[in-house]
Amino acid sequence: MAKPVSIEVWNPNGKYRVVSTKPMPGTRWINLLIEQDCRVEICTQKKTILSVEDIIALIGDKCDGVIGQLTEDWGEALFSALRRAGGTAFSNMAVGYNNVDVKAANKYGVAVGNTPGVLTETTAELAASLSVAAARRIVEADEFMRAGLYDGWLPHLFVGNLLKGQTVGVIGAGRIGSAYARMMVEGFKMNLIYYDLYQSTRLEKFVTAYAEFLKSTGEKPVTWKRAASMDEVLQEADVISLHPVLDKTTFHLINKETLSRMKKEAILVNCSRGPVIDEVALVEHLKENPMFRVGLDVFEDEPYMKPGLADMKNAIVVPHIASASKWTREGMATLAALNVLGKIKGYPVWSDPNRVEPFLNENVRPPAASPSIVNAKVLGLPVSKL
Ligand SMILES: NC(=O)C1=CN([C@@H]2O[C@H](COP(=O)(O)OP(=O)(O)OC[C@H]3O[C@@H](n4cnc5c(N)ncnc54)[C@H](O)[C@@H]3O)[C@@H](O)[C@H]2O)C=CC1
Ligand SMILES: O=C(O)C(=O)CO
Repeated sequence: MAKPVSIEVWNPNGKYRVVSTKPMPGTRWINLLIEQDCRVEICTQKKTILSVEDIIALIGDKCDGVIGQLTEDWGEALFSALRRAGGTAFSNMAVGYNNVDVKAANKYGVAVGNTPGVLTETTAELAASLSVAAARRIVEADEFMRAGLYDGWLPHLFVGNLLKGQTVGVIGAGRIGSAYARMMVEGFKMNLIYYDLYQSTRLEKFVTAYAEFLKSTGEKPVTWKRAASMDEVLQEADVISLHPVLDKTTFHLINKETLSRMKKEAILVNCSRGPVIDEVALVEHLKENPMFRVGLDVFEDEPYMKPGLADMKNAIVVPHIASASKWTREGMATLAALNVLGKIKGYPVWSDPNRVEPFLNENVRPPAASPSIVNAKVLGLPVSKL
């Protein structure tokens, strides 16, 4: 970033200097910081992805905490710079934190926050939208219409798949994966098969109860199964949605070999992280299997797509917007700001990062705690009793 860096400053006389590498939605997050004696500096530079050097310039000589974005590379260089500037708090404005080297943060005693919970339903809704859009070929049909090609109803025009009675497969049935599964099971009466390292008892109970309800009304009940291996999901499901974290175990989970085990007419949706799919292998698979469809919100080399992907009619691509609802994005900004504020003020860490609603109620003061600090244990931070 060529200096001078363009910055918007709020509460210039505040005691603590908090930097946000991007303008974030809403104003509540700014007000909450100002009320607690923070000077808030927001980088307004017209450059979408800031480099490490850009952020080092933003941190400067004195900085108590930084709110950053998932596009930034938070590792040794940034955490050491933050520590040199006296900072001990960082929060991603995201639930995923694969862009953060938590070990480096630990080394410099910097707390790392994330924003779980507030984006669960929003992200699941986009995954559900991509599933339906792919099944019913909505984007292809829209393009056809706008191109002036529609000249009357035809029995074969844009025939797609009926979801009802088919099987939805979820890989990574955590917060978002479970919310997506519930939407597809209840909304479309799909059967569920899921794979996760842990059992999702709540999800299983939900599907069981819904099946009982359907039975009581004389309808065919839905079913659920926890798969013993990912392969079972790949082989049995008609729609597969990916929701694991990105780490070494999930990098290229979907590759040439695993793609070949899926049904030829399956739908694959990815709203997790791009590198969970080997995108080059995916493009080849889409070319060879025109009835196979994908809905992608994330890409291996964001913001770029691998060659050929944009030309595939059987791919729907959107620019990482799964959490993009107003309520969610404002909530993410609030949680990220409160993570940083909590560490600066010496507040304890909230005991359950899955229960963040008390921080999001605009009509009451948020609890005096950091909503979600992923390295709280390693840093020995106190846990809130609330
Ligand atoms: N596209 C977007 O805008 C968004 C993407 N995300 C991504 O979604 C991810 C999941 O978010 P949450 O559901 O809140 O997290 P979560 O932690 O509740 O769920 C992740 C699940 O993945 C499972 N998992 C981990 N390794 C696995 C493996 N090898 N195989 C199968 N399952 C595995 C975990 O056991 C856990 O249940 C985030 O880490 C983030 O990368 C999240 C929000 C928005
Ligand atoms: O929160 C995340 O992990 C995202 O990808 C953006 O919402």
